[in-house]
Amino acid sequence: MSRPITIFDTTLRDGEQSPGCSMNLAEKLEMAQALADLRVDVIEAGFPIASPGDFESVKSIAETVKGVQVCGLARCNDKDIDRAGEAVRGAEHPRIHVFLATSAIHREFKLRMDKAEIVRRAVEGVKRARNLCDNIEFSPEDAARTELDFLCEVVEAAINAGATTVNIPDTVGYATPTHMFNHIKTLVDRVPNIDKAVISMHCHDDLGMAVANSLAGIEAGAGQIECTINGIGERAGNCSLEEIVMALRTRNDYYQADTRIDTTRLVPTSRLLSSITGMEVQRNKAIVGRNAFAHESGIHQDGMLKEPTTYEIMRPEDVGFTKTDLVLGKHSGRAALSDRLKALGYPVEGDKLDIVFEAFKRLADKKKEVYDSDLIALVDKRPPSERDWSLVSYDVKTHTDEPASATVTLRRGPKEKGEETTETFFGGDGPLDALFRAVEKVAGIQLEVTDYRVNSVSKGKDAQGEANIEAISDGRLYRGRGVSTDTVEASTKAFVAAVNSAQAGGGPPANIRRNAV
Ligand SMILES: CC(=O)SCCNC(=O)CCNC(=O)[C@H](O)C(C)(C)COP(=O)(O)OP(=O)(O)OC[C@H]1O[C@@H](n2cnc3c(N)ncnc32)[C@H](O)[C@@H]1OP(=O)(O)O
Ligand SMILES: CC(C)C(=O)C(=O)O
Repeated sequence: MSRPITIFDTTLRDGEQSPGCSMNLAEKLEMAQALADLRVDVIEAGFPIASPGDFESVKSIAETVKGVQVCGLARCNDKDIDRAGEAVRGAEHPRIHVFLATSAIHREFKLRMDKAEIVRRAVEGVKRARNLCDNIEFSPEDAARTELDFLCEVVEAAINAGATTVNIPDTVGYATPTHMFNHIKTLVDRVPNIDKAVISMHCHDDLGMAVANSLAGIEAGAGQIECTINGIGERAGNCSLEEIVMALRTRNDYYQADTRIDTTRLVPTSRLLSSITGMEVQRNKAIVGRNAFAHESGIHQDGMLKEPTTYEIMRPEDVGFTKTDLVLGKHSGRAALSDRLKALGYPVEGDKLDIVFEAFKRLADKKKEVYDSDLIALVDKRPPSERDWSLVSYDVKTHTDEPASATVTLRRGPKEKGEETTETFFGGDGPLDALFRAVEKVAGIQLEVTDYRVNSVSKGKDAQGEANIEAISDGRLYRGRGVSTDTVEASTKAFVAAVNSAQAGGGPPANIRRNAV
């Protein structure tokens, strides 16, 4: 018999605190729906008091994403709690998450409160939240560094005040598995009303132990795990959802605990997040990395051919990798394309299928073999809005020891109705600089590129290149992504996408990237 473990996904809150991972409203809604389809139990959609944009995203997710609990974060003060309550009110299953740090370091230097004040504020906060909603989570922030006697006192008081979940964060990723096991076991053994609440783990990965520490908490009796897709989050990140879920599923013999997650959606959800944030996972990342199921050496390949379980503890198809990667060619039709996309976790129909089909045919003319990764790159593209620019054509000239020049034609709006504009820029510092400057001339905007990366999205000499650009405009950070078999074209498309985001406005302040290049 497996004990059910609640998966509390905080990709849109703690994950978004990852430098370079801010998302706009449309992206958050898309991600929230993907998380609901993945069957997470709780989505922490944001920190409503942080900004009007955060409030709007939590509210929109609460109102539109169904079949899942939607949670908003609040500090222990009236304004934060009321704002969080207002944001999640429209949800099918709302939750408010109130936090207050309890460790000596945070009490003394950050909050400047003594122990009695902390307990009083925690109780008041939970009670206020409980008046707005029945489902209340309380987190003693930096619990892993909090004296155990005091932690027990706060947790008991929070449960008496109405907390239904008590989350035990290792805020700074300081704990080890034994440390975390002892913390949770102490709460289970010493807090008299602990059975009135679910104990939750929230582990950070500063020492690379977030997943191990979360598992140790489960062994000691925790019933909820807070985690994020691809392990994104503040600093080194949070417990990775795909890793903890597959650890519980694969080692069910040991933990006898499991989640509701549809594991076949792990890879598509991971890819969706990467495409939204521009932050790729490393190739050797457990579960979702491109090499996670690749067997290179002869002895391993021999074993795999004889019996896959010799070297594989999970089946790639169980986490959403497809068995056959080579799929379609230029003679394939809509039915095969739509069938393949559905198997990859992208049910595309109607007008959107027509758009993707047209792009697929264009790609199949250029590329002999169209892989799953090529298809995913095609559907990840968002359809242009009325005000968006798109690249129609470009011409670039470059010679050794001579400045480059480029001419671009962009169209504003949809293909049938949009107006085209052409501009030329002479004197670029290389072909891409010339192209980007020409795009700026057309769009009437200037961007400072702070990060630029190109990588291949599929296999072979004719693989598609994916370019990702981060750029600053007016003190705010914007991203753009472009895909093509030609890397110059992919880069220009990525720059045009960044221009579109910048013209839409509302990017995060550029200075939040403390380690920016
Ligand atoms: C561990 C975590 O991940 S917690 C979540 C962290 N996430 C974020 O901070 C992202 C969003 N944050 C923000 O947008 C801003 O920090 C805001 C809007 C929340 C607050 O902004 P400001 O009012 O300018 O405060 P600022 O960020 O400078 O400082 C935080 C204040 O909250 C207080 N505080 C921190 N945690 C808590 C808490 N749990 N309960 C009550 N007060 C708290 C601090 O002591 C400090 O108060 P002080 O100004 O009286 O010293
Ligand atoms: C708000 C809390 C749960 C948090 O993010 C942390 O302590 O890391």
